[in-house]
Amino acid sequence: MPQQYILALDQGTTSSRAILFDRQGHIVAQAQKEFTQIFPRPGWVEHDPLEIWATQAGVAAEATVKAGQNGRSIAAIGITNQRETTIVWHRQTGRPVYNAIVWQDRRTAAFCEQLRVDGHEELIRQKTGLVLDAYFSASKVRWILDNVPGARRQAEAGELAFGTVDSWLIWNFTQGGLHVTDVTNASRTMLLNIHSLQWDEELLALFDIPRSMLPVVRASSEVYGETKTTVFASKIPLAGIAGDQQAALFGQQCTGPGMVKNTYGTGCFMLMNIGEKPRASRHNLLTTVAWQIGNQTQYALEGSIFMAGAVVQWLRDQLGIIRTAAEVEALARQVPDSGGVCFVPAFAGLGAPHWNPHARGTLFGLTRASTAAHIARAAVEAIAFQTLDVLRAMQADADLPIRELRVDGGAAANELLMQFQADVLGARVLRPRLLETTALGAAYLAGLAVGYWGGLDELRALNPADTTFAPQADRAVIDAGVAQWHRAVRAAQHWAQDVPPTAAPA
Ligand SMILES: Nc1ncnc2c1ncn2[C@@H]1O[C@H](COP(=O)(O)OP(=O)(O)O)[C@@H](O)[C@H]1O
Ligand SMILES: O=P(O)(O)OC[C@H](O)CO
Repeated sequence: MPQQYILALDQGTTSSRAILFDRQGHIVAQAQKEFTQIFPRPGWVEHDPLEIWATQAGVAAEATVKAGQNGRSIAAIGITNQRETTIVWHRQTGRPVYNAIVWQDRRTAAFCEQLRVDGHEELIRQKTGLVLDAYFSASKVRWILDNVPGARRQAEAGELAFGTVDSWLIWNFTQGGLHVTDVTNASRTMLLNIHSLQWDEELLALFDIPRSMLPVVRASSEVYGETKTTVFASKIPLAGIAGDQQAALFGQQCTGPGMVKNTYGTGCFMLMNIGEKPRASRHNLLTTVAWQIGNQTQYALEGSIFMAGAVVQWLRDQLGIIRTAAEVEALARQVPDSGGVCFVPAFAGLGAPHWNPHARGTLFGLTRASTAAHIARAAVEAIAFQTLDVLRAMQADADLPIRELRVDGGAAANELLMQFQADVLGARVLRPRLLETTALGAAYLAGLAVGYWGGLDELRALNPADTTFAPQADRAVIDAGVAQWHRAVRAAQHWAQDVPPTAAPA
């Protein structure tokens, strides 16, 4: 049977997905399964690694069967995943020593704060491109070694393995447990030197993590190994790995410096390709590895917004003013503007570029004339305003105007949001036919490695923009709205703690 398809596995924070793509980049079949979110204490978030593996293997098989295919018709598998989430397991048994500690988990915040007080922030930023924050893997690995009985002794004896979710999946997919990761995932651990692309001895010493636990760092597009025959009867090359936001950047084909994508999901993640040099941000963005293909490495600046589509979920689940996320658009369109209502959705503090953990969600400008429609409109506008703040930081870092933003993710389906986004940015917003660019990016990386696709020129033609939103609103009106937004952001930062607004990392 000819190998007609590439299978992309997208292991996300709330669900495991598998999508089978054909040579035209069309979806042939897909399957998705949610898994358990474990909240042992306030601020702690865990996943069961075995459930991650079981759901991911399950949807891989399901998507293939739905297409009426089997493993023999799959040319390669590409893996993309929630980043930073930390798993430690026994090399001998393959059993995790503890649950996966998820990127959202804040249990190591005090430890990170202590590192800052002790003056390690600048070194970490220079070497890793990251802000000193509990978001990344290093402090989570250390927590496991310090808190799981026997773990440190076993780690020092070389008996334990650490990996982000990509490593965990590949270990389980391969006979004898291949222990690898790719540069994009490694760049989110806070242990990789993004200049040399090697694990950094000084950082390993700082976090007290034995080097023997770490996976081998590989490129994002190469054949790492092949699947054992428990999931598919035939062996399939595992040929692409990238963290989900980097995969979306590649899926959007932002392959040249200055090209930017924003993914509108639960949060928003905006990444800009900055070329082959890891330039540091001067405006509180992260510098991260975009991908490595062959010997060529590209880097990106990243701004993370914590609450985007999640605001719409809040309107649905907590306020009950809409029944589905999609209904927010019709509700918001009932009014021509927000009627002076301004919504800062800092439910979990503010991410880039403010990095203020103390800020809280705030609604300003309510009058007796305010309706659910005004609040819905202000919520949609808040997603666009937050994106503007990150984009301005990127423009300032890059020293060039951004005229085009490529968009994807569930909330990019909202036409009102996309038009308002173009108006606020004063830039064109390009939306591709297929919004599943994360999985598509993983498929591209795997397909390139096995020669399924010939090169970037071929990929560029596969998922073109099919909707362009151009700025059309009166700039003076938009500028007044932006000024009001910034007043509201300052006030939201004062609310929970009466301290000056901070630009310090959370
Ligand atoms: N039409 C819409 N308008 C605004 N937000 C939406 C719309 N449709 C979905 N969303 C939001 O998008 C998010 C889902 O997008 P998705 O890309 O699947 O996110 P994730 O991968 O983070 O789970 C949800 O938070 C949902 O509230
Ligand atoms: O799983 P997602 O889509 O919420 O993405 C999570 C990010 O990779 C976290 O850095």
